[in-house]
Amino acid sequence: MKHKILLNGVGRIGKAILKQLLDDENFEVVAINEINPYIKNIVYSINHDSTYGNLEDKFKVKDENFIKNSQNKIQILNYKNINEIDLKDIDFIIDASGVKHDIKILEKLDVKAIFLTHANQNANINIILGVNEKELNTNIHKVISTSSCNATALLPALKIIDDKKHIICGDIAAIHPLLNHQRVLDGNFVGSATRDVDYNFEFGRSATQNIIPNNTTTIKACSYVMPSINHDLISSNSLRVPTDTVGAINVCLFTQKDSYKEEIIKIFEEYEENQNYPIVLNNTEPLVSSDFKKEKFTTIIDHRYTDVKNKKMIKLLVWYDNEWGYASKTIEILKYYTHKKRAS
Ligand SMILES: NC(=O)c1ccc[n+]([C@@H]2O[C@H](COP(=O)([O-])OP(=O)(O)OC[C@H]3O[C@@H](n4cnc5c(N)ncnc54)[C@H](O)[C@@H]3O)[C@@H](O)[C@H]2O)c1
Repeated sequence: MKHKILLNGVGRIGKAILKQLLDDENFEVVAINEINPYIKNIVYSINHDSTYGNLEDKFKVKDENFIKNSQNKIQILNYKNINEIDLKDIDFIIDASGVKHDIKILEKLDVKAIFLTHANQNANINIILGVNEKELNTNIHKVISTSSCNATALLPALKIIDDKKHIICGDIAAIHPLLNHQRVLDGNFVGSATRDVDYNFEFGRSATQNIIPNNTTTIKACSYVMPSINHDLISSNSLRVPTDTVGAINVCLFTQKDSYKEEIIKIFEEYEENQNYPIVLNNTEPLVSSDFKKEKFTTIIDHRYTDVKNKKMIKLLVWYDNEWGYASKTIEILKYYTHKKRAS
């Protein structure tokens, strides 16, 4: 029997998760809850995607509230609040709506676990593979955040360096593709529960015409997973750029111990050879952002730019697909949960 999943929100991340689970042996999305009330539009946006292309096995609307292709039948629900949904046949919820839920309400839902696709300090645990997955306790952790795309890409690299060299301080700049909450052309600022109003003014500016500087919650998200990596240690900003997917993070770290460029490259090469999950990928080819589209490795270290100055300053460039790659990590964490539950 496959584990049954309710997907809450089928936007950019929800669709990437859905598509990666369509032919999974152990998990099936049996229901989607969306505030979009137009089932035909939901089907259309699953079938056709400007970033990842058309779905081969297309869905059609079936029996009013269901969508169906040759292998999958999914119920479409239209509730504003997740706690109004009848969950009797659901094992897990993946929440990709971006809604800031009351965690106490989520804890009471009649499912085994709820996975949030955003960093959340109030979740029972925030998990990034390669950093803290061993801390997952399936007996006590029910509301599980799979952190943010940037933190998922960055923190494994920071941990690798910190374990060997001890980070004293540093700075990161996240070069991030545009997102659905931005404006196509200049308009009113876009509200956000996580950013001060002043910082949102820039998000009212045209996403296609600008490089938009902004605060980033990347380091805060890292601190929920690994408290020693925080804003006292590392400064940060983001630059939103007019590309569809694939981000890059420019990283500069000062360390207690001395390093050499070749040594840093070797540390990452050894990690890639010995890892349990697709996390670190080392690149030396002359690639550009779109070459990393659909890549499941989410900490891609571009050694064309790896460098060490005065033995104390390490520079890294990290690539990641913020949609497909991140979504694949949410699924890996869900799978890790079920393996751990079975073993306990
Ligand atoms: N896009 C990225 O690069 C990225 C990467 C990692 C994590 N995230 C996080 O994933 C979440 C979703 O981001 P996204 O980019 O997919 O956004 P999106 O706007 O593309 O999708 C959100 C979807 O949720 C639906 N929705 C909104 N409120 C809802 C509700 N109350 N109930 C059910 N559905 C609802 C919307 O209609 C929309 O289809 C956010 O928390 C975001 O921070 C996004």
